[in-house]
Amino acid sequence: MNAISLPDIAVQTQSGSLPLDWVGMCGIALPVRLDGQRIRVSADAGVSLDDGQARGIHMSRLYLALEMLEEEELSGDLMRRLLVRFLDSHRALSSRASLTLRGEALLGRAALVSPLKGWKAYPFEVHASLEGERFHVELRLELDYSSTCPCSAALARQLIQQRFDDDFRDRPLDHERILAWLGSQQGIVATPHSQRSRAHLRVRLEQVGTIPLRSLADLAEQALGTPVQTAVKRVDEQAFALANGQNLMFCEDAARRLAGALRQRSDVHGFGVRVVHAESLHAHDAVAEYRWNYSAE
Ligand SMILES: Nc1nc2c(ncn2[C@@H]2O[C@H](COP(=O)(O)OP(=O)(O)OP(=O)(O)O)[C@@H](O)[C@H]2O)c(=O)[nH]1
Repeated sequence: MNAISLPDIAVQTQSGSLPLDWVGMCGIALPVRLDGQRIRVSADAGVSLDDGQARGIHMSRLYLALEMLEEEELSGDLMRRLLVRFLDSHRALSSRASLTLRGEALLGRAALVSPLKGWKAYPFEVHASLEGERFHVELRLELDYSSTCPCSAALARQLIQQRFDDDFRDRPLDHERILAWLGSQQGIVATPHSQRSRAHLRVRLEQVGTIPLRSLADLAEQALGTPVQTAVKRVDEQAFALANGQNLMFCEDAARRLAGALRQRSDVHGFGVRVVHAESLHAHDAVAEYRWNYSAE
C-alpha cells in the first residue's frame, strides 16, 4: 500500500493573530492511583496557545502523555512532570499548562461503637498548573457532616423546662416519676432541628509529595466532630445523638473550626473553606466561607 500523507490541519497558520488562554480536552476518562486505590477520574488537560497564528494545538500529544498517571501514585511531583511534558510537546506554541482531575475517593469508616464499618465517598478535584517555574497544586475535597442548631437546642430546652414546671410545680419531686417523665415524649416535648451539611475545602499544597486526601478528610472530620456515618446499629445511633447534642454548631462555627484545623498544617499554604448547612428549619441553606492566603479562581 502506498504511504499516503495525511493532512495536518493543526500545523497550518491562520490569518490574523489571536493567542488563546487555554486549549485542550475536558472529560477524559482515566484511571489514577490515589491513596493506594485505583480510581476512575475525569481529566481536563490543556495548554495556552500563545502563537496567535498557529491553527491549533496537538491534542493527541496531551492525551498520550496522560498515560503517565496510570501506574504511579498521584503526587504533585508526578503532575509537574506531566505538565512539563505537555509544554515540551508544544514548544514555541505554549507557555502554560494545566491539568484537573475529578473523581470520588472511597474511604473506609468504622462505626462509632459497634464493630461495623462501611465506605464513604469523597468527591475530590486535584488541579495543577505550570507556567515557567511557577507550579501550583490545589486539592478540592467535599465531605458531609451533621450539624445541630444551637439556637434550636436552647429553645427546645426552654420548652422542656416549662413543661417540667407545669407538670411538677405542685408535686413532690419523686425520683421514679421524674425518671419516667424524662423518658416520655410528653416530658421531652421538643427536639432541636439538625441537618446534613457539606464542607467544601480548597487547599493549596506546599509540597509536591503524594496528594493528602485521606489525612485532609480525617482532619476535617475531626474538627467538625459529627461526620455522617456508614454502618449504623442502634448503639451507634445513640452515640451519634450524644455526639450531636455535645456538638451544637452554626455554619459560622463549622467554618471557624475548619479554618483553625487547616491553619495548623504545614503542607498547606493557602485555603478556602465553604460550609453549607442544608437547613431543615428553612427551605434555603445557611452558608459560611473563609479564605486564608487564597483568592478564588
Ligand atoms: N487542535 C485541535 N485538534 C482537534 C480538535 N478536534 C479534534 N481534533 C483532532 O485531534 C487529533 C490529534 O491532533 P494532533 O495531536 O495534531 O495529531 P497528529 O497531527 O496526528 O499528531 P502529531 O504528529 O503529534 O502532531 C486530530 O485528528 C485533530 O483533528 C480541535 O478542536 N482542535
